[in-house]
Amino acid sequence: MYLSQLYLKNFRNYTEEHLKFNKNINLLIGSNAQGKTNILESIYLIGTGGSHRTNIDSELINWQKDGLYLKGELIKDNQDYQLELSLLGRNKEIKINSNRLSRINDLIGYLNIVIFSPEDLSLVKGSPNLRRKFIDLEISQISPYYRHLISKYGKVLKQRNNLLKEIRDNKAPKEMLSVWDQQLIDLGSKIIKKRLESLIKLGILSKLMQRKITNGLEALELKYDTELDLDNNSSEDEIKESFKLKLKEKKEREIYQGATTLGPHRDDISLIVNNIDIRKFGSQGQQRTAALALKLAELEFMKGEIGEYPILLLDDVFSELDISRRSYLLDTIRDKIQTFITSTDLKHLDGLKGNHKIFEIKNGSAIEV
Ligand SMILES: Nc1ncnc2c1ncn2[C@@H]1O[C@H](COP(=O)(O)OP(=O)(O)OP(=O)(O)O)[C@@H](O)[C@H]1O
Repeated sequence: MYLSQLYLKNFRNYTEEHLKFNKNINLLIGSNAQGKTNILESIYLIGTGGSHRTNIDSELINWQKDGLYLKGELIKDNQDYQLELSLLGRNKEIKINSNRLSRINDLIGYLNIVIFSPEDLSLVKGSPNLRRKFIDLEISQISPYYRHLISKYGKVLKQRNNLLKEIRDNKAPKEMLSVWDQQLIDLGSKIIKKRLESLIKLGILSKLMQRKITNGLEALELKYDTELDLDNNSSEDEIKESFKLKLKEKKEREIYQGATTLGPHRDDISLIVNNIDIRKFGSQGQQRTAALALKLAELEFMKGEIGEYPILLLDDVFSELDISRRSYLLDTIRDKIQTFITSTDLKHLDGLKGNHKIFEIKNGSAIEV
């Protein structure tokens, strides 16, 4: 799949821009704060319905205007799709081939995107939240059902936490917990099961990537890290059983803390290289290589699930990678994955060969050079 063109109106610092993209590599070159990431963000927005860097939609609208409009042309399986997104105040509307979608979720599955930004370089050493976000985003893009589960789980979690505080403050009886417990267990177990299934596939792929990047020196293993008694192959019923048991054990403590301390919102993924947990004990180089391996595995994972490579957005990561990792990355994407690369300097892209287009980004305008 690839995005052949994009029209932006009143998006961030762009007032009006029409871009025709290369099927392979598109370089967005410019100084800081000119609007390079804004282009990536607009692609992400039209693909997923949301931004990768803010939850506040109004931030995306040009400061001088009341609304924004994006139109993209997607070529997929030799078919043409016109994607449109408009945001007027808080009112978001998405159309595919002129048909308005009743739910934003219905956008999923058209334009799939993998984004790799400097934040992802901290995927391994950063907080568990980053790794949860990584796996959740990945599954959400191929499964609207998973996205629905995550959103429902978040609501149940909030309600349960409120109730725990009320019980602690003697404003509600303990018996009320059981309703929320059941929902937490049901939704949470489904989420964990989906994560385990994806992790098995992702584990095989990232192991392969890590081995290739390190010339066979490092074998990466992914393991689901949770307080529940389970392994990568546990069934949904086994997860439920363990969840129920542990939740019971923790009940008094959770009331005291006024917070739910067990469940997918607390879980993590451990990354083991040659028997060492590199989240804590890996060298910076090892951690970066593993982050790259995970991202490349994500591309292959999506290809496996949807039959086509997604679009890849590389936000300012080239300058952060050394020459060998850079050239490995370029070799991987060459001629098969449409990629958008932002950089302040073309010199980081020395190894680039083949088909590409360069856009010079300056103060909210993009000029093809
Ligand atoms: N809603 C908005 N309306 C108008 N301008 C905006 C809006 N939001 C951000 N900007 C402007 O967009 C610019 C930032 O663009 P962007 O994040 O794409 O930078 P960049 O070119 O990727 O820079 P860097 O290399 O530093 O990451 C800033 O000048 C900022 O003031």
